Amino acid sequence: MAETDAAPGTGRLPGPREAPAEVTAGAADGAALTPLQLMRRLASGPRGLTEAEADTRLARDGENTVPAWYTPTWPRRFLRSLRDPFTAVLLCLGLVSAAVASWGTACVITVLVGVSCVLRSSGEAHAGRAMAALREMVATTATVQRRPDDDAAPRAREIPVEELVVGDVVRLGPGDLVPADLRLLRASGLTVHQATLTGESTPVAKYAVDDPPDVGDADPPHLCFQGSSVASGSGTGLVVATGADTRFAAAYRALGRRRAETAFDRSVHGIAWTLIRFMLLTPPLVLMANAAVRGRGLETLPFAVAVAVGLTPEMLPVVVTATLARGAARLAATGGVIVKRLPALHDLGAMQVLCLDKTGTLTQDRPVVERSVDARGRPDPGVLRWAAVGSFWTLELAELPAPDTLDEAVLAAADEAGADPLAHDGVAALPFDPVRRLAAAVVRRPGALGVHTLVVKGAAEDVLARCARARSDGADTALDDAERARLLDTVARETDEGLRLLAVAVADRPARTGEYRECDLRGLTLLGFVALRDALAPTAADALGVLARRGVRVKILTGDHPGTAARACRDLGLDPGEVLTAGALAQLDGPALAAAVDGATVVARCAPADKARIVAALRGAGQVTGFLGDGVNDVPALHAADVGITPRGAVTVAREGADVVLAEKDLTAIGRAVAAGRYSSGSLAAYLRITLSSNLGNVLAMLGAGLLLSFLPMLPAQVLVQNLCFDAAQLAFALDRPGDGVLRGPAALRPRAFLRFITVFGLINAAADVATFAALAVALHTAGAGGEEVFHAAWFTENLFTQALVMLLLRAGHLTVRGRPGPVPCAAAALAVIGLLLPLSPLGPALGLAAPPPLYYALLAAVLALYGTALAAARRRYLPGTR
Ligand SMILES: Nc1ncnc2c1ncn2[C@@H]1O[C@H](COP(=O)(O)OP(=O)(O)OP(=O)(O)O)[C@@H](O)[C@H]1O
Repeated sequence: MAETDAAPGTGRLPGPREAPAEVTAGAADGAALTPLQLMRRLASGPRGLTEAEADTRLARDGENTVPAWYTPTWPRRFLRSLRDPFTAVLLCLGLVSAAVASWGTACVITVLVGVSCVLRSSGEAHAGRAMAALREMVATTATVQRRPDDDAAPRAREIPVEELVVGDVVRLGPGDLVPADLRLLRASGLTVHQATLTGESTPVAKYAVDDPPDVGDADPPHLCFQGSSVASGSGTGLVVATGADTRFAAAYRALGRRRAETAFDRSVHGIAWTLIRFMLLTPPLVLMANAAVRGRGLETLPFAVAVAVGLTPEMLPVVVTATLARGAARLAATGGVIVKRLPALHDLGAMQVLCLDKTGTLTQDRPVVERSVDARGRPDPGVLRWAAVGSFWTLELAELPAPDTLDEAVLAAADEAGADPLAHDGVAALPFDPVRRLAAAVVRRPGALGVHTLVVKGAAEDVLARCARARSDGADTALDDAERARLLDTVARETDEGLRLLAVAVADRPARTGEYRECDLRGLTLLGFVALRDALAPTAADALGVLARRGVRVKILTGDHPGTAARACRDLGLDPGEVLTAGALAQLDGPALAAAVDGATVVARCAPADKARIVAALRGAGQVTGFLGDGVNDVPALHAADVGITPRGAVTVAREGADVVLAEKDLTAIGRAVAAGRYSSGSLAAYLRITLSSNLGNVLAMLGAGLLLSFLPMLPAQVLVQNLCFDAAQLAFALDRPGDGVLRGPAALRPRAFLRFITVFGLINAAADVATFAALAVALHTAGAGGEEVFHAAWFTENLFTQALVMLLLRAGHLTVRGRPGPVPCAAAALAVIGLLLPLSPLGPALGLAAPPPLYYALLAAVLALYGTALAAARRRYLPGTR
């Protein structure tokens, strides 16, 4: 039998050993086959592939790379940097210059564009490599069933998702990412989120079928697609497409992946777009003003273009990428925090509200059973025994890749008490689901022929709502509303002690062969409660203290009982205030929901969608919101937040969806991450403040001088060379570290506040320029010298000096690093030296510059002293306490 070769690197379904070469298919092509036909076609079986066969297929088909991980090639990266809006505007200005045959301006603009694109794409390549290395530390794995050789029994083991091949048998559990396109062979209560593919926000049920229904290409229930994630239940599936052949890859290629706008987009992009509008307006304004006042025509165009270029912070993308990449690398090395998406570092610094789940974040998620009691509150080991039967068979029949900690705790306690869940036979299971908040197993009791017993355990409210009776001392009594309320009060009292309570109920049903569903879980008999204690995380209290000092408000959004959550808060020194429940907020949305949770610290009994709704409402109300969680129930909220944070041990889908991964499950790492974010944002803010205010000042002065003088205040080439010097100096901000003042509060870069700031400082800068003109007039008059070249040189020198002063005075923090001058003071000094020497050097005449008289330098020193004093005063008013 000849084996069909698939195209290398595609991961397409290989043809069947006995099938002709053209029988290759993606997930949908095999959808109409029965599982057996499909397995035969894929030369696989229910026991999975052998390791050797899997290696052969991997070498032939290539890796199963998820589209989001593709690294762009150099040319693609370069082209992408050309698409940057600043670059696009510069290119347009270059074209305009070329059209009016202003070749000098066009050449300088081309150099500017080339340099910024090379710097940006190499910066991105560097950041991309660093990010890939960081991502590797949190590599995504899949549980695959393979055999060492043909005769050996299959073994389940974790492998990197990239190593999956067509024909592999994969196990899925809650929180797993579907690692490739799969055909389900078995499933138990399986539901998947496939919003990335279909946009549907609620989980969709998936199950195995022998005879596939004819649903066309829509959404076959027996296929799970890469990019979706398991919301609840478990399953086993056969890989039918990997890598570029998955449906996700096709959708990704067609649409690209768009994420909701985050705080970074709102601030940095907001500022960038405002500037671009200014830049586009500048040339026509200059032309019109010169035509109206001086009667000049199109000959002013190169000057107008140069003024617009002068306003452009071309290095913005380069400085942003380099600053964030440096901050992220340092945070990974020293803070144990991996930033997977660079802008998330800015968002960490800007975070105003951090929403947390409770279990595993404030607590250790190592619950221990403290007692088990009957419905009357009397000790009853029988309740624990039934809970253990439920836990054992749910885990066993659902083939969950990772057991639940509550189930493990119940099994450990029952084992210690000598209970044996294996005395019962398991029939079916409905695994735990954070929306239902309960789990169920169906078992056969020893000696009870023709009877199936349903064992249900879960949150007290949800189990009690399904109970018709309560058992005490072997006798069943009807459960009315008053008794239910009494039981819930008892539960609330127990949770006040910090305990987590699981209600346990059973029901006998006539044995049947059909599937069990959620609707079967009614008319149960409550047996009692198992109380568990989950110790607090040792570092949580300190970490919450640090966050409070840094001005980050913390909110707990938990699936747990309000009492347990409130007690945990109190024990950690956090005032829980009025504890809300998600049920009470169900009718609220948007601003009303944000207002309701604004004053609260705890919202309990949250389903996954509630957590996401609350996070989205806070964001919608203008709060930069982070979310930290590690469970399946946290995934929608991780996506909804400006910055999603998860510990490294979190379920796969949480780790994959998060922007920031904590190497250890330690809340103190958040404090370090927030600090790193604020240092990076501080550097960016300083860069923007300085660049934009001096650019604006120069442009205003140039416009005014252009109208007052009979000649151009600066030649286009001079404007551009000066701009090149500024750009090079400003790269120093990527290496800078601002002072600790930035740690005091959230550091969002708000476009409006920025524009106000740069207008004030731009005007001060323009005033310094006007003072320089006056000084120059005095100097020239005294020296009896004159000429355009001298004017240009004098202004060139002044501009570089004022820029150097602004860099020193509008930046926060120490000027030295370990006793040596920091990068920004060095760059400022270099600017001053160039400003002083270039007009005097042989390059001066080539650029149309001639040395000003010595008196000018003395007067310039006085202007600079006044300028420095004005800057320092304005700084005290607009940047209080930043030193
Ligand atoms: N394996 C399980 N079997 C039965 N019931 C469970 C199981 N795990 C959790 N529960 C119940 O469901 C409730 C909600 O669980 P969920 O996992 O949504 O949140 P949580 O772990 O309590 O809190 P957090 O949202 O802070 O992580 C729990 O308080 C518990 O009562």
